[in-house]
Amino acid sequence: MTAPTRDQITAFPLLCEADSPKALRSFDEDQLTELATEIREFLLEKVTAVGGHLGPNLGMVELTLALHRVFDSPHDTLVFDTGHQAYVHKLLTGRAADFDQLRQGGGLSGYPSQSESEHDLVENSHASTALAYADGLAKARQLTSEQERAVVAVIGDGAMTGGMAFEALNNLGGAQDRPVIVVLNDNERSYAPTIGGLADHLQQLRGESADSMDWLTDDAPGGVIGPLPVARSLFELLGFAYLGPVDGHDLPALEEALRMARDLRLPVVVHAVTTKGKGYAPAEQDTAECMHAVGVIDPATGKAAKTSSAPSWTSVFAEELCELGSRNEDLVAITAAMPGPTGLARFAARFPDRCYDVGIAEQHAVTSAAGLAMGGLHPVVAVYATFLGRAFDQVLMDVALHRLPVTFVLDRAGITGPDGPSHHGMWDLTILGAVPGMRVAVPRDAARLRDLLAEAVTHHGGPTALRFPKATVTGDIDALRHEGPLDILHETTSRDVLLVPIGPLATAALEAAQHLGKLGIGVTVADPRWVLPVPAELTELADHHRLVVTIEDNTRAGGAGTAVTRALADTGSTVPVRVLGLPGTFQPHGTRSDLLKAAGLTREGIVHAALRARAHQPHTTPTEGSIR
Ligand SMILES: Cc1ncc(C[n+]2csc(CCOP(=O)(O)OP(=O)(O)O)c2C)c(N)n1
Ligand SMILES: CC(=O)[C@@H](O)[C@H](O)COP(=O)(O)O
Ligand SMILES: [Mg+2]
Repeated sequence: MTAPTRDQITAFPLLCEADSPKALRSFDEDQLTELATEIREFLLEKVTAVGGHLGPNLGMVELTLALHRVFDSPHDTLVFDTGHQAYVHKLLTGRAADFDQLRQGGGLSGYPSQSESEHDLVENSHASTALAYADGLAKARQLTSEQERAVVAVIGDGAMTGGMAFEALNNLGGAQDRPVIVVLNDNERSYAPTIGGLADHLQQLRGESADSMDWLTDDAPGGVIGPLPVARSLFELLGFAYLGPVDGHDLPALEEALRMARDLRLPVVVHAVTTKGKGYAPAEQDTAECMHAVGVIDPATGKAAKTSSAPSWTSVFAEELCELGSRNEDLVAITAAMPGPTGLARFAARFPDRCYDVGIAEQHAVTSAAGLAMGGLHPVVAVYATFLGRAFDQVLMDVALHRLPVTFVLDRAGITGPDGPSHHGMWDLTILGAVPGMRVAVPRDAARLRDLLAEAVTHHGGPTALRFPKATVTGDIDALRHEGPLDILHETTSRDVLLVPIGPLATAALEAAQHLGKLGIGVTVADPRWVLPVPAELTELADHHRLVVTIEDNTRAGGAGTAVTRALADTGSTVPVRVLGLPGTFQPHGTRSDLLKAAGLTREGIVHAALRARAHQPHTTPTEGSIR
């Protein structure tokens, strides 16, 4: 990352000055008010230009200013939950000049990043973890006699609905000897408005006029100003002091509450009430998601700068699920706080009684789905592929062990791109391949998505799963013929190489087949559609070729290619298999196409791998030929 020069941000003079928490602490109230304005203008300019989490960060301006003025990062530790709302934190820790490269390959991460700053700790963008990290940190501070270093966990009201948050609250509450400061950023939303009992409780608490500090008393023990002695919140009942509700855009009030929280030396929850998208009307008025995550948009209107003519995989899924819902009354759907991004919002609008938002609670979503299936329904659990990992035990033991007809629809499967390592959905084929009775389909195009989804939701013998990427669909690729469940997409008389693309990588495989054909190499391209368990017809077909190359947008570690290799070996076949997939390492943020190219999951990569594998085979004349 080449550090852009400071003159790129001279339009924001105070932001230039506020390039460290120490510098920030010298600002007076007027400067801070002006700085907050500059930060919002800066976020609007930069995030609308490259895309990112605009709404969450516009809501975090004053709260982050207060955090860095009251606490001394990195001596004190600020742990951001989910991490998507840490842009202001990055601005105040010297990274403003890097925002032109936000979420670009080699540029600024959209989440905290230890390699970027000593002020950053948690890089995982999976929600509901901050309180657990804080619990561990507080225990470490206690054992290493560093308890003067405050541990502050910043968590959204959405993330607070996750099971891990409650597990941590149970450990933190009452832990007087290792106090953690929990700052709850309550903007009443995940993407959509938060749901359930906690949301209702927070609404009651917010009702106690967040714009005043009448929750303070001056006759607290020790005669100091402190929180009311009477429990008003769930948090107090769990052993926390509760300070709030505080107006999350009133900087002096926030600083007073955070200083009190710091000086209490008790487990404490500071309940800040904020507005998602604060200060930018198109975000504040975006009733669906408050511009939670935007692409490149026109800041003047909030409208997308460019739209694609081709539909996204998500929209194809959303439309087909509605069709299937009208034909299958047993079909119900579950989302973990992401009705919009997963495409379920359309199903919910059509069948409001058959779609459930359970909050950011994938584990609960899966076992609740098991309950729905035990009740005679066929649930579709729609989550991003990466978040399924959170619910692996529930998939294995609550669904598969009982052979329940639950269908998992995994969006953002494979390389997602700008969200980086904890968002690439690159482990689902690996974990699902280990689940007894699980059937996994990977559609190559929109037509196959529709067909396979219909097959999945009418399969009642056990769990099924479909996965597709964060992308627009390409044109449909019809089969030349079928061989049992296999779609044969390309074949020649000589069977030198069998290419087995998983899902949308069929396009690159067909391009590679054309190129290899020009080099005189006979290629078959077979799409298994249902990739796990490996169909017997695939191993049979493979055994009639001299080389098999599998191609998947999943980690090579235990994915579909490994399953094919094992299935072939189990038949006694000695046909060599070359498994192409993502490396067994965390992949950085960048564009999906760049990252797939780097992993060799392109025409060129497939041709190169096939030629290299053939070159090592006996009785094969090495084939010359450049990859044009
Ligand atoms: C385990 C998990 N599930 C889903 C998501 C997707 N996700 C990212 S942010 C978000 C909403 C977060 O709401 P909240 O914590 O209230 O933060 P806000 O954006 O409102 O500031 C969701 C569901 C995630 N990051 N992790
Ligand atoms: C922080 C988080 O997990 C989500 O906001 C995610 O960044 C959204 O990803 P998409 O933009 O692919 O929907
Ligand atoms: Mg929220």
